[in-house]
Amino acid sequence: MIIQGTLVSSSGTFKSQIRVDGNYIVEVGPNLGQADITFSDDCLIFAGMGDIHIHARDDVSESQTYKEDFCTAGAAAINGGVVHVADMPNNPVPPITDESYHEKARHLAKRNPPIHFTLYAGIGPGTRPLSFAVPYKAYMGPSVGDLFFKTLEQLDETLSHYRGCNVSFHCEDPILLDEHANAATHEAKRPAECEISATRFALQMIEKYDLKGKLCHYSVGEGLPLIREARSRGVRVTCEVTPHHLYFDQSDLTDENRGKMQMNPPLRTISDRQAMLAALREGTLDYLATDHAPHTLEENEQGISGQPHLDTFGAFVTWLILDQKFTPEQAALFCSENPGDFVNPYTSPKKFGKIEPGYTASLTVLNLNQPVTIKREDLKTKCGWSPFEGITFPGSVEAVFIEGRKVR
Ligand SMILES: O=C1C[C@@H](C(=O)O)NC(=O)N1
Repeated sequence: MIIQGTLVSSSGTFKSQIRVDGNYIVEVGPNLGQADITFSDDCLIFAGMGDIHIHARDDVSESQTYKEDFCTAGAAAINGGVVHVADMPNNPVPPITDESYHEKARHLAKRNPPIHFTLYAGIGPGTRPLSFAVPYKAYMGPSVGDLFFKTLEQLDETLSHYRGCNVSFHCEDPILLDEHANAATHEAKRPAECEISATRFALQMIEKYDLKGKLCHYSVGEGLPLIREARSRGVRVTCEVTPHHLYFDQSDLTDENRGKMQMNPPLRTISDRQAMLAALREGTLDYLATDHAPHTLEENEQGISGQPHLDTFGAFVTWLILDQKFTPEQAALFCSENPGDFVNPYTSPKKFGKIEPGYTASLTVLNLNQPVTIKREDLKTKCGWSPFEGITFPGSVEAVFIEGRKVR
């Protein structure tokens, strides 16, 4: 099969063709032959986009599958133009911290092709690395689920066993969270200082144990200089940012939408939001990662934290490009290439993130001239709502290919 159109990578945008054989890209160039599928000039062809922070909530206990499962998360991902995801370990009961649960979850995730699921393993008090390579996740303080540390000393001791591993951090300091527990609002209960203090500690841990570190859902401007400084000294740290911390801030909160707008870490100030947009543009933030956290709307209204975002991933990227003036090349970096680099050590023989021979033939095609208004009936997530309902994005997902097959 030959696909033709405007191809985007971090190094440039050019008209070209892609030859696909089976599951893989075998050739890329301008004159490969008669195209089987041609995309118009309104469309941009990206290497398949990846969301490396989601909560699919599927496990053998099935205790959370009324909110989402691997199958509905996969359908929502395809709907949003996402071809691979990395799933968090905190929600299954028990959390996925050992080999047998990780293997069982991998087995469940495989029943639902074609989306590729990379599964994190959790780090909790007293856990140890698995015998096979996985990315790890450490919750510094309580969020949703029972996997977290009550003190940072306990985290330090546990991490001493994970030297050299790939560890992602949920950065909220448990002691400071405790100190603010009686504050009036969700935002005041989890203030910026919790994240800043946790950032300092995570960076120390990454350096001390030579981790390949990642800071999840970054949201505070004041923490960014700490990250830049650590990187300038060669500390191996990358960072995620969510659609909600780029699009919403505390000025969007009303009495009516509080439940829908609750997540950990919470919405911050306008200046934090602007700092996140600037940091994504200049590369301090490396991944658009949604923290897709589906709960029923009733649960959100009763105070549980998290927003679903997979269905709207691609449309949101068109907002970044067209309204926020990100270049398509920047989007290719934080939606395709960097997420690919993150998961590729765990996905062999599949390889994500680039439109090059040898890579998996998974592609995300965005139409920059086809606005979309987000409507509940178009969503595939089982929780059935989106914080973007009623909002019109300037472009939409035109097509999705997964391993050589057009799936949307
Ligand atoms: O860290 C998290 C976890 C997530 C969930 O629902 O599991 N919800 C959130 O808002 N933040």
